Amino acid sequence: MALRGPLSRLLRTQLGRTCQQSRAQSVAVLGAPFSKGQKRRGVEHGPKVIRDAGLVERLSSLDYSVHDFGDVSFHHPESDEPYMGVKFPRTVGAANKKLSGAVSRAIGAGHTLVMLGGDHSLGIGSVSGHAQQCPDLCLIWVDAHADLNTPMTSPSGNLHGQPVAFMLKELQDKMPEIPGFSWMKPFLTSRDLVYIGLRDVDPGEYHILKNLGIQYFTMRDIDRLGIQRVMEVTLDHLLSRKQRPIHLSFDIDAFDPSLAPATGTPANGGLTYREGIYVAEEIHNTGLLSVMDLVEVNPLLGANREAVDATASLAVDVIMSSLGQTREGAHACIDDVPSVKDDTEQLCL
Ligand SMILES: NC(=[NH2+])NCCC[C@H](N)C(=O)O
Ligand SMILES: [Mn+2]
Ligand SMILES: [Mn+2]
Repeated sequence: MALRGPLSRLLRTQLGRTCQQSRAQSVAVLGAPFSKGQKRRGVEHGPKVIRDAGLVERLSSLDYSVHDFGDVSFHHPESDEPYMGVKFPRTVGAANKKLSGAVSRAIGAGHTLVMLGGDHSLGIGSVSGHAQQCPDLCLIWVDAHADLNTPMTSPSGNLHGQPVAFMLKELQDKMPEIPGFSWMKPFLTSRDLVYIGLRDVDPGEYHILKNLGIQYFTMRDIDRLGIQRVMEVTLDHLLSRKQRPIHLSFDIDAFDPSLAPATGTPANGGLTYREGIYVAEEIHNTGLLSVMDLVEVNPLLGANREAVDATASLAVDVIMSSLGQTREGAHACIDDVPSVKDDTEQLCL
């Protein structure tokens, strides 16, 4: 069991930074308005509704210098026939190639990056761009789904259900060459990945999870162990051998649909608000968060305005907690509490 608490945090932040040196004070926001990894239109408006929910203002209140890099602009090839059942392979491949370059540049420039999706196929570009700069990164995938299908196991052909399969070295011989993806090679080892929140896993995915011995926590595991223990095991698994940058890929459908209704593939029995926020807080407390994705917010799928607003503001809350907002306050420092005397003096003026 690794050290926990303030001392280990100090050691991690002071000694363990490889890719993190100057990053702490500067956060970059990058929108990725993209939806071709799945079939429901509207998820391309995710970046807009998350920004409209006040993301940049709230990040600035945490004392970061915030750089909003705007949205990546994606070009859609005219014809893009399915390949081995995989839908829009060239479109998704090209979008991820572009995103990968943008993520790599932002990390190279020393920012902590928040990537706003878009659907979860964007994980391919985001994590691979991060890995170009930080080859020793580890990945925490918070999601109702494992997104681990290969083109051959996918029940839907949607690439948002497959991004992790493109990343894993161990699956190289199970992955056909998909048009649009020749720019990338798998770069992640299965022991550098942990899933949290799973509850809708396809048979092929389950086989891969077991076969590769991937560390994962289903909602049942969270019920059994509690979220505190889940985070302790997660961070031990990823960080006890060496401290390295964390990539957090957060699919809003990890939350219960009652909290995050505006999403394309909701699954009942998800994270509570407090569990999701706790996950984010614990990741922040490592001092190692380097990139986070917030994906699958689809404003066209909320039943009404309130449902969309609730989903977007939950997304902002998760990002804020991942970047240091605490539930005990104290992120903005004040020197002293104004005294009654000062107040009266002011009143007298
Ligand atoms: N990123 C997501 N919401 N993924 C949902 C994936 C659903 C299903 N497992 C599939 O492969 O199609
Ligand atoms: Mn997902
Ligand atoms: Mn999902």
